[in-house]
Amino acid sequence: MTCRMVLRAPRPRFLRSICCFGSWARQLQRQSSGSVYSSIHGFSQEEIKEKLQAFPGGSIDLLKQDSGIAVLTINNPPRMNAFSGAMMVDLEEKVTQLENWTDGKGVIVQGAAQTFCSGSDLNAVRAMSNSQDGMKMCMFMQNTLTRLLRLPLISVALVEGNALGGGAELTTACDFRLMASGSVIQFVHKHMGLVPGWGGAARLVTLVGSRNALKLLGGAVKVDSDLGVHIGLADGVLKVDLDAARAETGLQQAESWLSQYTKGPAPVIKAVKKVVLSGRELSLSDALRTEKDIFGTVWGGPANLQALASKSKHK
Ligand SMILES: CCC(=O)SCCNC(=O)CCNC(=O)[C@H](O)C(C)(C)COP(=O)(O)OP(=O)(O)OC[C@H]1O[C@@H](n2cnc3c(N)ncnc32)[C@H](O)[C@@H]1OP(=O)(O)O
Repeated sequence: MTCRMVLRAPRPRFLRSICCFGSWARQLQRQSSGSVYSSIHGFSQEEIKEKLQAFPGGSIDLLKQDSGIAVLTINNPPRMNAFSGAMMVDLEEKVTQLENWTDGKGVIVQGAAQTFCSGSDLNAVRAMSNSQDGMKMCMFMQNTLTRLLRLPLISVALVEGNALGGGAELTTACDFRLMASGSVIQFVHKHMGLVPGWGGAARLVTLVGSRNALKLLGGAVKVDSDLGVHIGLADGVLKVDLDAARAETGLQQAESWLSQYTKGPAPVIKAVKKVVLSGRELSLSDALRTEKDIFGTVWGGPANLQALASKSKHK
């Protein structure tokens, strides 16, 4: 009886807003750090991890630097940095470490030995060609790459050499792509009788629009740095300096490019990424409420108070 009366009574305004807050905060939490698939989708992360570990080779190396910029290296040069099963598991673990990196501001994803990544290891693909395992691998990689894109860090894919198949999909799980001249991003899936399954098609549409995405996937087009910049897939082209003594490596160039956007304290840079992420992923109303909430984490914070005290001018 009491319960019914409570349910019928109009909720005070502040309670209504707390309830709304709860629902959109949960939505953001699900969308900003959570995975796409969980047990409610019949997905067991541990089960597929065990299967993937049966395909060894290569590694994913993470270097966290004092600058707040980490370098994540796809490392399997004998197979042009193709993803073995163990590397897929390794990537998920490194993404977890990045999610928990309090002082982090940015991350560069690169391939070892001057090439990016040739997709999934075809030996593992052949051995896992039953459709159930293929689906589970696809869900696992969608989860990991979605979490990579949703990191509270500004991310850049440094593309040297080839980014093929799943490697092309990986580039779209970063906020930005920088391409070396001579490098290629190619969604070769059609030639393999496939479509992207690691979330690459959905992200590609967001990046270049559905018409360009249809051309790139339907034609398995080789996207070089010029085309990449033209259609908005690439955000910059790395310089080639023929004077080897003066030349900066691709990684050095990517670090200095990224550092334009990561200057300042980590909580502020993380907040910048989070407001953009909510604008990208949530409905306008939810994004606005989330923005207010994130604003509240920096308003009156150390960086804000210091800027106010120094009466900074923005000339
Ligand atoms: C998610 C869906 C997917 O990702 S499906 C996979 C899509 N990727 C591919 O089909 C890439 C196939 N590979 C290629 O086109 C060429 O190997 C590329 C990357 C262009 C490099 O050519 P090239 O410079 O001539 O080197 P290569 O062919 O001799 O390769 C060197 C060794 O690397 C290997 N490799 C290459 N890619 C993979 C791969 N995805 N899986 C497993 N192994 C791969 C090659 O087999 C070759 O090995 P080996 O020296 O012959 O033992």
